[in-house]
Amino acid sequence: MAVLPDGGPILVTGGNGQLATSLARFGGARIHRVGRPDFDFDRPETIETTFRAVKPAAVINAAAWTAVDLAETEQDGAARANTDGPRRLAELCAEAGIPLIHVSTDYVFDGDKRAPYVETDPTCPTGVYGRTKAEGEQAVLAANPQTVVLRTAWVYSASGKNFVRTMLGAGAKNPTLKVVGDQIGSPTSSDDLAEAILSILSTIETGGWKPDYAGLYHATGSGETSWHGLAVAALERAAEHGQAMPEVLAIRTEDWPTPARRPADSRLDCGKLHRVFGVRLPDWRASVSRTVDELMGRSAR
Ligand SMILES: NC(=O)C1=CN([C@@H]2O[C@H](COP(=O)(O)OP(=O)(O)OC[C@H]3O[C@@H](n4cnc5c(N)ncnc54)[C@H](OP(=O)(O)O)[C@@H]3O)[C@@H](O)[C@H]2O)C=CC1
Ligand SMILES: Cc1cn([C@H]2C[C@H](O)[C@@H](COP(=O)(O)OP(=O)(O)O[C@H]3O[C@@H](C)C(=O)[C@@H](O)[C@H]3O)O2)c(=O)[nH]c1=O
Repeated sequence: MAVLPDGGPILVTGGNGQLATSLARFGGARIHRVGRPDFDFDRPETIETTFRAVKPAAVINAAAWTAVDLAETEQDGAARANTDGPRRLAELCAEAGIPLIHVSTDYVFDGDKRAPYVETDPTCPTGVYGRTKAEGEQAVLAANPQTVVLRTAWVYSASGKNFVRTMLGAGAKNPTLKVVGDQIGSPTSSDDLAEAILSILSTIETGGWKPDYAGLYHATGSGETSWHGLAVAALERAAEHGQAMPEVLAIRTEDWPTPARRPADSRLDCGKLHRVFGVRLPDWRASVSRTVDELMGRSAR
């Protein structure tokens, strides 16, 4: 596990979310989490007030509008959280001369490449969430020269709202589940992503910022599966803890209509992250098992 060197506070936004919770779990005393209502991109004055009060040595932006379907009808709110707010945060980081680690998504791509995306591929989002996140990437990179943008995907953890927990809940109540089998990607443990971010920050702080660090990186769990594969893996692990195993039917995207179109193949090539920062996230399946063990252990107590 990466240990951060001594230093000032690391401001982590989105304080009640999955990633911020994982960062607090592994990051030690320097992690300073802020969340709504105190830090709210819908009230832009709270960005600066919080920043000046905390006087951070670095910022990790883990706040975002993550409700993919709701973003289709709440475009302004999604833009404030995913583009405008992050831009202001990056401007403050630039003024202070500190690094910003900003988190983005595989949904900046349409999924039609049919091979893992690399960082130089042009973005082509299919929905408002993906579009506002893509615009957020450009905004933070333009505003602060010391910015690392990490695109991750399919994030889950033992707390918060995520697909793995939804499947375990649904599987406990229903004998049959239907889950799309024709959308593939790379599930990412929020804990694994937090450890990767802390390792990157440790490298930056120990050796000092290098201009080559600035830019986009892909950072997902290793390996790939479909949403159906992820559901089955989580439910099979839960069954080892005594939860009834439902039948899980693989369906097609058109049989699960949603307001926002999801990418069919959003695999991300994570080679650059390894080349530049020496970081590779663990295999998705092992991390899903660990998370389900944590969840089931908790519900058994
Ligand atoms: N979850 C996923 O599957 C994926 C996430 N990502 C990205 O990873 C990052 C972290 O996501 P994750 O931890 O999973 O997300 P969560 O949804 O768990 O947490 C997001 C946090 O952002 C906060 N937030 C939402 N809107 C605002 C706003 N207007 N102002 C301030 N805070 C706000 C939420 O606050 P509150 O608790 O008050 O609602 C919440 O605490 C995000 O950038 C996301 O886009 C990328 C790929 C996949
Ligand atoms: C709940 C459920 C979903 N699905 C489908 C719908 C969708 O195509 C797919 C994923 O479901 P969700 O809507 O829960 O996941 P979604 O909100 O699309 O997840 C995304 O969140 C954002 C924040 C990201 O950045 C992405 O990387 C990705 O993790 O599974 C089923 O087929 N059966 C089900 O029972």
